This record gives sequence, structure tokens and C-alpha cells, in this order.
Amino acid sequence: MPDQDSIQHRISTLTAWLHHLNHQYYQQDTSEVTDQEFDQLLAELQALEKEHPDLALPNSPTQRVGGTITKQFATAPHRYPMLSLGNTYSEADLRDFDERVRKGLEGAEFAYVCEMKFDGVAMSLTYEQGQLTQGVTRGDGTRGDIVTSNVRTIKNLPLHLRAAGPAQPPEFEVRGEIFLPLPVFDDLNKEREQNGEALLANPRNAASGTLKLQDSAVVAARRLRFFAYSFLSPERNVFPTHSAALEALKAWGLPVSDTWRRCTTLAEVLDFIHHWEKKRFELPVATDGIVIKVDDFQQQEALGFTAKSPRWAIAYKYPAEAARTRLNSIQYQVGRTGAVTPVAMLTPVPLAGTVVKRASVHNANQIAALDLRLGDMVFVEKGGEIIPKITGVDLTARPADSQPIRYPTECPACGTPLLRPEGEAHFRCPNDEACPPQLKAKLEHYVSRKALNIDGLGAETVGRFAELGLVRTPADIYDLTVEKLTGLERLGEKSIQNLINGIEASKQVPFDRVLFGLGIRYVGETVAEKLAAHYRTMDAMVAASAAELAAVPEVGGVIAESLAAWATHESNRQLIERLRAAGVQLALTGEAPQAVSDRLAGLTFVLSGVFEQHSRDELQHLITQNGGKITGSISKKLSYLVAGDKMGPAKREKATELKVPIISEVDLLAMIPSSTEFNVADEALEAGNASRPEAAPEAFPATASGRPGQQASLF
Ligand SMILES: NC(=O)c1ccc[n+]([C@@H]2O[C@H](COP(=O)([O-])OP(=O)(O)OC[C@H]3O[C@@H](n4cnc5c(N)ncnc54)[C@H](O)[C@@H]3O)[C@@H](O)[C@H]2O)c1
Ligand SMILES: [Zn+2]
Repeated sequence: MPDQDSIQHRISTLTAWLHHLNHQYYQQDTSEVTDQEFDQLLAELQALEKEHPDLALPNSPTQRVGGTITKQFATAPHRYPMLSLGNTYSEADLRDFDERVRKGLEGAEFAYVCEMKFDGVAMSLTYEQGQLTQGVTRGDGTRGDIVTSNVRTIKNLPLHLRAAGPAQPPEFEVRGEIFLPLPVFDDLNKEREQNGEALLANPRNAASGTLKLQDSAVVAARRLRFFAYSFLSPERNVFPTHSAALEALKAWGLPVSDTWRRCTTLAEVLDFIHHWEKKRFELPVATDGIVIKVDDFQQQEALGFTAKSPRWAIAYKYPAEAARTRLNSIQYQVGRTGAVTPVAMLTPVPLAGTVVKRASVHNANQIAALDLRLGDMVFVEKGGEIIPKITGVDLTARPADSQPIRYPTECPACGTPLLRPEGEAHFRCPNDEACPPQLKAKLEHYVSRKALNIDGLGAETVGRFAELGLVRTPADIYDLTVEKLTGLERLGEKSIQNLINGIEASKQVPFDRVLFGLGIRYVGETVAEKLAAHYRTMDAMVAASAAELAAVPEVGGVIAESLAAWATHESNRQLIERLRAAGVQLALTGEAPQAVSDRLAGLTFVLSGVFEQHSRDELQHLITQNGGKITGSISKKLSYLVAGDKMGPAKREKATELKVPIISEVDLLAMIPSSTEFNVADEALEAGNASRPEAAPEAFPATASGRPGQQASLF
């Protein structure tokens, strides 16, 4: 029998570890353990606390919903707490749950509704008189972040409801899950890989991270989606059952997944579970289990809640899908930015609806941590994650002569010694001017659809040209001629003419896409748009210092450093000159954004904290529209510090010390003509869902009211 001290010790260790994991999961959108491991740890703590209630720590993770509010948004209280769900991985536990419900309802008849458990972010929506008025995250369960402007960009989420089906109460709440469809998630990761950014581990993290972005235009471009799964109203008895409510939500135009089913016995529930166990991988949304709810609202009420979850519902989670197979070799891939990633080559094995041949091992640290050896039998898991990963080694099956994996110290492609920059997990090949896979990947990126999109010159063809030594940099593309290409294998006369025409046409591609096409590390599509809109010409941009670049909206310090370093390289300067000589667009054409007024001319502003009437991006836009300038840091020369909610005390102190006036959002708005304030609200409402843009606008448009992605945050 363990003594009190060691139990107390275990309880505090578990408590601290679970608090940490919750923080990582809900605030940083990362996981250090799988969900199943997390749930096991939580179950262990629950069991210990149950046996030793006196030893439980206050605020234990068993008693609270895991999330908290973030600092970036204003918050709102929940009228009804947003709770977690009790969960289980075993059918035996489901029988216990069924028993408890039966007992709680004292033998009355009842039914369940089974639904898929979508793996995204919980959202509370308020509708008043049929109009969407607010979107709030779960937060800590009692308060959440107000993310209405981001939620409004979600295409399948109605801004106003249809007047069909049962009568709508004047005000009610809809809850559901915001998620990133799997194909969108895959695209997003491909893009991040190309931009040399860290990959998102799973669609849940991606959805959660997206929802926390400040710029709703970027959120709109990410293509989040929504499924509704519950209805709450201050008026009681609007519907007798949850299933009736789901049908009404659907009739009103809310997206309700058709996968739910009403079940009258536990056997039917188990059928539902088995039915979806494999089939769920065919859905375009990640799911991690199913949710079982008592259908009748009065019975739900009778059963009530624990501190953390309803007693009338439970989540059954499918165990993470795992398989065992042999690790045959490790390939080292060199990406566009020189990052070297190990990829495990496996004996093909079926897993979660696909056949897995490759798995990620992330980096050298992980190879060491797993003690991986070639020839090992390894466990591969998919869990909520799309890219399978190696989670462990079957040591009992290790061949006697197995060899540890020696991570290369030199670039597998060009032989240059690899570097590992401080704080980064990846080794890099620094030879970015000559390392063949890097040059090739840069060219592929340059011709890709979202960049120059050169007709007749796809990734494969340009890759071949690179291998043949015909082109090395994007500028070489413009030196290609019919003569140089004639006689190449698999390239007929017609294809050549096509290609030459495509290259000619690409000289009309706007500057922002050219900038994106150059593949500067961290300069993705959106950042390129913002930079082009801000500087208008390549020359103005490369003349800017890192500090100046960092002050451009949406361009942070890391991006600015990377860009400034790029601009100082002689080879990049030459590249710019050759592109210019070839006639590629290095400036935005058309009118510069028209100033609405010059009321703020000569004034500089720093914005800090959370604002009530406009997002920070909108305020920045308003300032520049009226001739003012945004800067990054507080100095003596600064005209105004615009303080929002939750501004850090350090900023306030510094401004006070330097005698910089501190003003509010209201003060700022009073300084500019009111006509500048966006007036697209009504238009957007009239248009409903249909006219909302799928993606962010092409470039920064001329006037504030022409900026579709942002219309959302105006009400
Ligand atoms: N790996 C980690 O480090 C880590 C850390 C913390 C939490 N977690 C995971 O998160 C879980 C806890 O998360 P939670 O508190 O958000 O609970 P949960 O995800 O287990 O269940 C509640 C949530 O389910 C979602 N949901 C999806 N479909 C639904 C439907 N049809 N009906 C009702 N709800 C539906 C809602 O967002 C709701 O908030 C843990 O069990 C664990 O698996 C993992
Ligand atoms: Zn190299």
C-alpha cells in the first residue's frame, strides 16, 4: 500500500503535468502527448482524487474545463456554461454510462442521439431576430473570446436564418464545431512546407490557431467550416427533444451534419459506433469519436451536470489508429529553404483508411529520443494527425545487428556541412545559392499556381530544366528561347510555343505574386500582398530596414529580419535587376490607394491592446487612409499611443515616461472624418452568405469599403 506522501506526490505531479498539457493544447495549439495518453493521465488523477478526496488540489484539472481565454480578444460571459464531455475508450464504460442514465431516470423510457464528434473548436453563436450577433469561444467554460468577425467569414455559417420550419424564438444560442476541412488542411500544410514554416500537427490545432488570428481577411482565406450540434434558449420547452432541435436548426439554414441517428437501445448505439469506426475516414472532416446524448430535454435536465460535464452525455473516443511495420531506410529531403527533414521509408501497411509507406520522424532529436534503428519494427500512428508518425519501437523484435541511425552532418545533395541555427529543430543546408534541390524547389515555387502560374511550364518541366542545367534561377526562365528548347525529349514544337507564350504572359502577373514567387523565407501569399500594398515597388521595399518592415501590418519581426537579410545579398540584387530587365512586374500598377483625408498627415501611431469597435487591422487601415503612419515601437517622436483593453503596463509606462499622449479608440475615431468608417454593413447583410468571398481579396483594394474579407467585423 503506497503511503499518503507518495500518493500526495503523485497527485501533485499529475496535476502540474495536466495543467501544463492543457496550456499547450488550448493556448499554444500543440500537444506533447496523444489525446489517449492525456485521457489516461486524467483518468488516473480522477481515480486518485476519488479515493483520497482530502488530497485533491484546488483547481484540479479534473474539475475544470481545460481552456482559458486568450489575451487578443474582448471576452463575454456564457449564459449557459460551455462544458467538456466525459469520455471513454471502452464499450464497458458505455454500459456503465447507460446504467447510470437508466437509474437516474428511474426506469422511464428514453432514447439517445448519436453524433459524430468533430475534432475542431467549440463555438457559441447568438442569433437575435434571426441575425447572427455574436460568436464566442468556449474559453474557460464560463467566459470566452469574442471572435464574431472571424466567425462571420465562415462560408457555410448563415449570417441570417431562413424563415422556414418551426417558429424561431427571438433570441437563442447555437453551439457547434468550427473545423478545417481535411483537403484545406492538406493544402495549408503544403503551402507552409513551401514557405519553410513549421507544419500544423492536425486540423484541430489549425482551426484553433486560425480562429485566434486578428485579421479576418486571413481567416476568410483559410476556409473554415461549421457544423451545428445544439440549441439553447432562455425560453423553456421550445422543443421537446434534442433531435427535434437538430431538425429545426437544419430547417433554419444552419449546417447540421446528416450523420446523426436516434437510437433507442445501447445495442443500436454500439452499431452506430462500429458503423463509423472506419467509415469516418471518408468524411471530409476529422473526427475523434462519437457523442451520445439523451434525447429528451426534460430528462437531460433531470440528470443534470457534474462540475465539468453533463451527466446526460458521453463521448466515445476511437483509439488512435496504430500499425506495426518495418523501418527500411531514412531519406533526407532538402526543402526550398534548405531545411533537412528525415522521412522514414516503411514496408507498406494499411492504417486508418490509407496505405502508409512513409512516416514523419520530424528531426534528429526525435530519432535519438525514439532510439530508432534501421530494420526495427516500429509503431506508426495516425490519431487526429494526417501525416502518420512513428511513435515507438518494438524492442523485442530488434535485429541483433541493428545499426543506430547516423544523422548526416553534410547536405545529402550538395555536401555542404549542415548547420543547426539556435532554437531550431531542423538542420539546414546553408548553400542556398547552389544546392540543387533548393534551387529546384525555388523554381517550382516560382512557376506554381499562386505565384507566376506560367502556362505550359509546370513544376515537373521546370524541375527537368533545372536538372539539365537550362535554368538555375527564376531570371533564367526569361532567357529561354525556342532554339534552346528545340530537340529536348518530350517537348514538341507546340509545347515549346505554348511555354514561350506562357513566359511572355507571366510578365503581366502583378507584383505581389512575383514577390511571393521569389520564395523568400516566411514571405507567404498574404504577407507578400501586404508588403506589395504597403511599398508598392520592389525598390521601396528592399530599401526599407528590418525595423521599418516590421512595422507593416501583419509583418512581424521574424519575417522582417528574413526579408532584410534577403535584400542585402548581392545575388538577390542581381536577380531583381535581371527580372526587371526581362519586364517582370516589380511594382503595383494602377492608382495608389486613395487617401480619404489628410487629417492625420505627419502623425505617427502605435496601437496596443484589444479594441472594441474595430479590429486592430481596421484601425491601422483607417489611420493610413487618413494620412497617418503606423510604427512599431514607442519613441519620443511618436505622436500617439492608442490604448485598447489589456494593453501591457510596460507600454503605458514607457509612453508616460517619454510624454507620448495616450489616447483611446474613441479619441482616434473622433480625429478622422466619420465617412471613413466602413459602410458596407447593410450590403453584407443583404447579400447573406452567397456573396461572401471564398478567399482573401486579390490585393489591398483602394478603399476601406472595398475590402470584402473585413466586412464582417463591423457589427
Ligand atoms: N494531447 C494533449 O496534450 C491534450 C491536452 C488537453 C486536452 N486534450 C484532449 O482534449 C480532450 C478534452 O477536450 P475538451 O474538454 O475540449 O473535451 P472533448 O473534446 O473531449 O469534448 C467536448 C467537445 O467536443 C466537441 N464536440 C464535437 N462534436 C460534438 C458533438 N456532436 N456534440 C457535442 N460536442 C461535440 C465540442 O467542441 C466540445 O467542446 C481530452 O479528452 C483530450 O483528449 C489533449
Ligand atoms: Zn545542400
